[in-house]
Amino acid sequence: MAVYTEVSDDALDAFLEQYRVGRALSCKGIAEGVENSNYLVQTETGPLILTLYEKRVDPGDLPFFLGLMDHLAARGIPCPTPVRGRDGETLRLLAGRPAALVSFLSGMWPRHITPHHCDRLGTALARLHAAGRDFPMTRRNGLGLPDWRPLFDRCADHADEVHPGLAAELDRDLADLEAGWPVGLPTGVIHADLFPDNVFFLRDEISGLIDFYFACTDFLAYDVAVCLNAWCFERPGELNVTKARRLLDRYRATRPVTDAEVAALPVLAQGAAIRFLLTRLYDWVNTPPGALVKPKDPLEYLHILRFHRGVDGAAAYGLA
Ligand SMILES: Nc1ncnc2c1ncn2[C@@H]1O[C@H](COP(=O)(O)OP(=O)(O)OP(=O)(O)O)[C@@H](O)[C@H]1O
Ligand SMILES: N[C@@H](CCO)C(=O)O
Repeated sequence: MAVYTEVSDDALDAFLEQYRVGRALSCKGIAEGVENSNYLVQTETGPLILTLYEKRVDPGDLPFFLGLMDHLAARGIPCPTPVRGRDGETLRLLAGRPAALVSFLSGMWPRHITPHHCDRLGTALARLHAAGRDFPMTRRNGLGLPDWRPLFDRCADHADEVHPGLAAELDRDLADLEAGWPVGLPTGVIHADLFPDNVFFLRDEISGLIDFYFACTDFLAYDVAVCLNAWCFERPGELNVTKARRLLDRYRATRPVTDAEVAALPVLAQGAAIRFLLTRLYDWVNTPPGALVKPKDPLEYLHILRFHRGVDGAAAYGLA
């Protein structure tokens, strides 16, 4: 479920009046997603997605997210295009929440990942990074290295209830990452959450990249590491090297990476694993039993974290 804020017919009609999209023919809440309220609105001019931004999104970040989607879409990235109102604005209030209309993208996210998907993802990610190069705004990664320890501190007391010894294990990993995090790698706009459920495919080709609400300015190779973890592992913590090689090779064919980026890949992937482990752990220990949104399993990422800890160099990911 992800409809936290209900929208009345009258409120929707008044909202759509501010755009040139015609009237609503239907409006259905979308069950997928956990962060924001999403509706599929059929209008007289076609389908649109209506998003009401909920509490975890800082309204101050919305101009960055919407501006970025606008920028990328204009450069041919298949991402949602924010719809401008009659006043030229993309962001307004609905039912007391910041809200925006964006274009509807066709396709389905892949439930079973194949090397072919990783191949297409590698190209799409590199294109996204290239298209973001001249985006003028920046946003600090709110879930980057300096944010991990404070997040850990907020759930450390319950970590061992999830897995015996987890608190000590994470404490050691954080110390290693704090000591060994790379500096000076190529930086730019990254998606930062490009999991399979944020990538739509249609007839085996990518038709949509969605959910830019963690996008920020950080190491480009960190985004690659996030994808490596999210697309190339088969539980528990087993890397499919063919998938990794296809992802990395296709990425490098579009954006050549530096030797420093290749060398940093194990530590970036370890960091990317702990980032998702920590947000999942936080949600796990803070979600009441019986809540409508089921928290994701933090231990999936513990296995991935352990894999990278044991890695000697980027050859483990199939890089020649
Ligand atoms: N532009 C779009 N076109 C088509 N469908 C969309 C679009 N944006 C969102 N959706 C649908 O809404 C669902 C939820 O969207 P999204 O992943 O952005 O939700 P969220 O709650 O913001 O994020 P999260 O995945 O972080 O929980 C998607 O899985 C997809 O089905
Ligand atoms: N992609 C995230 C959740 C949404 O941000 C995860 O799998 O933990």
